[in-house]
Amino acid sequence: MLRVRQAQKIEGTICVPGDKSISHRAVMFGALANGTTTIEGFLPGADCLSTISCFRSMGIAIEQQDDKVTVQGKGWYGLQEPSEHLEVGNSGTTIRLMAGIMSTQPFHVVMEGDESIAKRPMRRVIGPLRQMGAKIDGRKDGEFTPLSIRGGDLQAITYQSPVASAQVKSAILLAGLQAKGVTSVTEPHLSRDHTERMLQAFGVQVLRDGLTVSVEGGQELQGRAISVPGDISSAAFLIAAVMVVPGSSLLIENVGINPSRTGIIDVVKAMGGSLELLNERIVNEEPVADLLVTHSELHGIEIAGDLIPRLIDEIPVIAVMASQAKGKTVIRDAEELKVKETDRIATVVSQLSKFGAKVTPTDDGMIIEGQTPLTAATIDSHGDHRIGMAMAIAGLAASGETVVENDEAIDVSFPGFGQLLEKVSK
Ligand SMILES: O=C(O)C1=C[C@@H](OP(=O)(O)O)[C@@H](O)[C@H](O)C1
Ligand SMILES: C=C(OP(=O)(O)O)C(=O)O
Repeated sequence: MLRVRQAQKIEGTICVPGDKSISHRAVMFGALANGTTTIEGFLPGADCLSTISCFRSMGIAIEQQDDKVTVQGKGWYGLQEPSEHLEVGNSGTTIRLMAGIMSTQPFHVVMEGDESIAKRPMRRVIGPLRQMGAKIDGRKDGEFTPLSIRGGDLQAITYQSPVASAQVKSAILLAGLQAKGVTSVTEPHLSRDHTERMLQAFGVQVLRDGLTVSVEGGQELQGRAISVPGDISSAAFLIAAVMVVPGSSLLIENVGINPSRTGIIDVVKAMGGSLELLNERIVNEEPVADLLVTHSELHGIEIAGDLIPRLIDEIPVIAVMASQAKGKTVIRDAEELKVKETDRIATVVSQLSKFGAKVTPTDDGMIIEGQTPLTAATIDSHGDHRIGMAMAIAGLAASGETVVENDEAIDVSFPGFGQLLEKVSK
């Protein structure tokens, strides 16, 4: 159980753990590349450890010590048929990106995960991969896990994705790397583009034309050194902590500021928050900076459209900030929240309301009334890391002691969250 007391002030200079999206991709691409890949700044969270364990089951030697990883890649076809099911735990990124990779392999695998994964939609990736020629099945005609995949002999496709999802886009592009012809994916809004950037870092040619990305089949990856920046989605909890506790300030060093992920920075600034980017630089095709965040009085705004995929995982903690801002915040076009680790519209509403916040669910988002005094509560993460952390941040602004039950879920993306929060809380 995580206990959080109302904070007088949040202060310090900190780093957050490595980016989850980039860490997954570094292991996957390293396993498929020719030669050794070394990773520093890797996120040793449960989700990325699931990715490592899946590739170890297919005969790839991977050493991992905290945030340092070495992957001995054996080339795209160096993977062996696993003798057991591949366990993805709680990780949507692992199962969906690997569905694309497994579709290229001339063997059979079964992939499954925890209770939450069993409820998440898979046809969004299985559909296009079947069109390319992979044989894939799962419960309810491939909508749910376990997924059974027999790959090989793929044809390129031109795919118009109905959702802005980096997991869908990445699965198709990865399969496309071993399909005959040029595979392209067009999405309705730009989703995070770490796959495109990192494939280029591994020597692959990737073409972008507006919202369309294409790769030609038959390209090989070359192992390399990857340095993973801090995860902006994890930094978001600390940014919100500063904004809900008057008199606070934090310097958060070495955070990834890829424009497809910086919706949280745009929203904090639009709400009137003070957030400065210092020491901007590029590391392995990814922009990085230090963030200087200073408490400011916030006001409510509307969050919708193109902005949504750029901050989708941050919406639970944005709702917490909005409950303390002046006026109303309206979040629209965010129906994707319903198919994350939990239905995040429902869990934000049920858990944040326990503090006395006024949050109303809508079909595609929520409406949050601002300047609501919060009272400590006992909340349940429902096994969702982002809900557990968002509610801990609400606890910093609530009178009394908040208890977060099922807090072990936080290890999925932010090991050490509780200790870090204690360190910066005065
Ligand atoms: O590709 C990725 O690394 C991710 C993509 C997003 O999911 P969708 O592709 O389902 O939007 C995001 O919510 C998830 O945390 C990580
Ligand atoms: C949705 C998330 O991750 P995934 O889809 O990889 O489970 C998340 O980290 O908030």
